[in-house]
Amino acid sequence: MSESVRIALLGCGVVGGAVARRLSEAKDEFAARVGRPLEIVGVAVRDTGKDRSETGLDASLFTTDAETLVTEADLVIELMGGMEPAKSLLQKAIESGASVITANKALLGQHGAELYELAEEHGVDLYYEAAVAGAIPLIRPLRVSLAGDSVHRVMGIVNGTTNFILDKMDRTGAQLADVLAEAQELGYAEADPTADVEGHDAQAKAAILASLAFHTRVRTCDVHVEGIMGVTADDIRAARRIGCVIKLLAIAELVDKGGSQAVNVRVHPTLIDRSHPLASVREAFNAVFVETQMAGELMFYGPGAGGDPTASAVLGDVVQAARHKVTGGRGPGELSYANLPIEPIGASKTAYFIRLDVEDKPGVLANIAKTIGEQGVSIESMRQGVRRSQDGLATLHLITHRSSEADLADVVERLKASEDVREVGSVLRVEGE
Ligand SMILES: NC(=O)C1=CN([C@@H]2O[C@H](COP(=O)(O)OP(=O)(O)OC[C@H]3O[C@@H](n4cnc5c(N)ncnc54)[C@H](O)[C@@H]3O)[C@@H](O)[C@H]2O)C=CC1
Ligand SMILES: N[C@@H](CC=O)C(=O)O
Ligand code: NA
Repeated sequence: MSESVRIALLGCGVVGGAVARRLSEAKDEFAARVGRPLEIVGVAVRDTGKDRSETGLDASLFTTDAETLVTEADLVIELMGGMEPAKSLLQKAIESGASVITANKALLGQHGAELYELAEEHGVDLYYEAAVAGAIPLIRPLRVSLAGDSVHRVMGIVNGTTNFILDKMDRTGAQLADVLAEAQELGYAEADPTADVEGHDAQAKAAILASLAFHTRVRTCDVHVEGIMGVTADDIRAARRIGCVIKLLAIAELVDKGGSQAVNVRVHPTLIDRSHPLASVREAFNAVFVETQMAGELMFYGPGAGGDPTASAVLGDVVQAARHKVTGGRGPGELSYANLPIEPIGASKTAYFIRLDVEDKPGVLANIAKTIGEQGVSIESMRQGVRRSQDGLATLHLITHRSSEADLADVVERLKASEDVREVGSVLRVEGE
């Protein structure tokens, strides 16, 4: 290998720009930490004519020829996002002997196993700390620090954009669409922000976390997902009235199936009590609880999105992979030996919050309780919200005990068919009760 560690950067947007800037600003520190200088040999962009002087890099380094660039580097950092050409470029880089660093959870959630296999075959590193929970060290703790323990649950907020939106809606009563524009301006959202609000970004992250936690290949399509598009200002107000807040949670847990184990993994808007530590996670911050057999409960908290925070995680991986290039050694490969089945969502059990508009007349509460009870679902609490004398309706807020998704779906159908019920306003899962 040459005197320096040669680095190719693919993409120079929010995160790529921050990585480029830091690599050029802190050259001496990186050289001291790695033992050799880190040299950017090229940055693949779509348009070389754009002014990128703020990165501190010479304009001659920018190229549209990513294909050639990835064959000329010891380390390739992929920050373009999307499936293609990101996947082919990473494959080509690995086949050329480069270690690769990516923040691309969408790609990893779908094709992580293929990339791991190729990296193994070519003896190079595949690092992706920035792909889940931005700056927060979470991948490395799961891959390395907790390698002697057994994880049984991972639960948390892993999408900054939706947390920013839900938090703003909760604090100001704003509409989802208005707050989304702000999250985009701040550089939190994906290039296509529907990936955030429809939960697909968190879905891919949940797949990555579940794979690492349970040594099982979990792909994005294995993760049940519900986004926040259906969460209304009314839902947020109703949650507030009962002392709760709505968060988009990613939950991956081991479940006992009568002697054998399965993985349950899902992403959905969730009601949590305001006293729960996740309730106080504001703006684009992320927080993840990891529950293990020996360490007990660990909480990881910090900035989950944004240029500089995400670049911090990318650069941690860059230094680690560069050290391996200089002194030898490799990071951990994929471990999927447990190969557990994925539990279908219909079997997963949670408590539910149901908001209903009902006829405001005697006997209705008893009828509703009976309708729900007949389905084998029991009620934890039921309280009347607003009574509206003008249309003879009252709003009811119900919380059920844990029940299966399938039973709850039947309850909702029966409530909709009941002559006492005018509308089933919202049905949200409840955690941390
Ligand atoms: N923005 C954030 O807070 C975080 C982003 N990520 C991930 O980091 C990656 C990059 O995200 P951002 O920097 O936010 O996106 P971005 O959209 O700001 O930057 C991507 C850049 O790559 C360029 N690009 C796309 N395709 C290209 C191609 N074929 N050739 C050359 N350049 C190409 C685009 O022109 C753009 O400048 C994505 O995978 C994203 O999911 C991960 C964690 C946090
Ligand atoms: N769009 C993502 C960026 C980080 O992964 C988010 O909002 O969390
Ligand atoms: Na991280």
